[in-house]
Amino acid sequence: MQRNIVEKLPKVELHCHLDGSIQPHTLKKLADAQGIDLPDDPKKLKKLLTVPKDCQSLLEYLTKFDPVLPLLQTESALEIAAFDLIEQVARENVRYIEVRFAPSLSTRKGLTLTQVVQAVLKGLSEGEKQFGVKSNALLCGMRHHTIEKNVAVAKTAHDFAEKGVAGVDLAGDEAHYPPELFEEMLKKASEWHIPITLHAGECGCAHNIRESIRLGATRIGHGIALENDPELLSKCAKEQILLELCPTSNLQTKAVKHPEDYPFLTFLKAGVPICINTDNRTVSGTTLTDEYLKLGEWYGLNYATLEQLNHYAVDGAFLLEREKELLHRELVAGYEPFVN
Ligand SMILES: O=c1[nH]cnc2c1ncn2[C@@H]1O[C@H](CO)[C@@H](O)[C@H]1O
Ligand SMILES: [Zn+2]
Repeated sequence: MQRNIVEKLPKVELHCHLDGSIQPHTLKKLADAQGIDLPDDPKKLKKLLTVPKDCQSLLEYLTKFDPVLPLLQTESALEIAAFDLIEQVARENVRYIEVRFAPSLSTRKGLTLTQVVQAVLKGLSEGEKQFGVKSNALLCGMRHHTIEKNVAVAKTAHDFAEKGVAGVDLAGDEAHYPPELFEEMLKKASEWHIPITLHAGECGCAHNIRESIRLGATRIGHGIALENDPELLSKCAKEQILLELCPTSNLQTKAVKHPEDYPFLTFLKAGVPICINTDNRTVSGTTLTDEYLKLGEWYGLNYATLEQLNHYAVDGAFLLEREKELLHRELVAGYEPFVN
């Protein structure tokens, strides 16, 4: 596969964190405007914001959000951040993206959850106007937050249903906060008919994937540990539970040790729908094009398989059927010259 072709192909991305995906120079501007210190030197800035090659764990990975969150405490900063992400993904012809973030991490200076969400949606919609990239937001509860806080996030998703928020998620430290702890929040989300995707199986535990599905998730973020549980693997194939894979991030957090151990082909052969994502463009130092090319290199992936993965993404997207139909058609037209 060739970079210039891969870059231009239409793409769908379902697992991308806003706070982990803002361009360093945009973060620097936000910092300057707010009188917050960030390095001037682009190399030093990148080092601060991107995980090192020898990152050992998810918890180490998550420390890279520490310098970002203080910058995302005003409506204008959130709007700029959301617009910045759409500007980036437009460059690689992402046609639809679900942008996730934790609104409760942007309330340090007094913004309400509603204000946070409104500001992000404004940036997304400006991005759509300018670059023609359709998007929806997903609201993340944080695993280390109280149940009340996370229920409030689900309630906010409910308030913004069909107004730009398409679903909820749980992010953060999976190993210490398994899905069972969030039963109350997820029950509420289900009662309110909010689509659910959950980070699970990023820390070696297939049980968390099983529990996440039991609690209402129709998609799983990462899901790497599914490879250790053949019975659950068949269940996911049968129920078409979409796995949102993020190869670079999975190697960085040590969810997978080596590219040759990546369960990509295992999932594909088992008939489990999978799609490819960046997770965090800045923290992981990647783009969707980079992720596709890596898979091409590791597994000899071709354009036809890329198209298939994008159709899977559309099938699992939190969209209306007629919106999905349009995206499927765009994919067929875009890949047509490169398949067969
Ligand atoms: O791969 C991941 N696994 C778990 N949590 C994550 C991952 N990437 C980002 N976040 C967490 O999600 C929050 C909201 O976007 C981020 O602040 C980060 O703490
Ligand atoms: Zn994630």
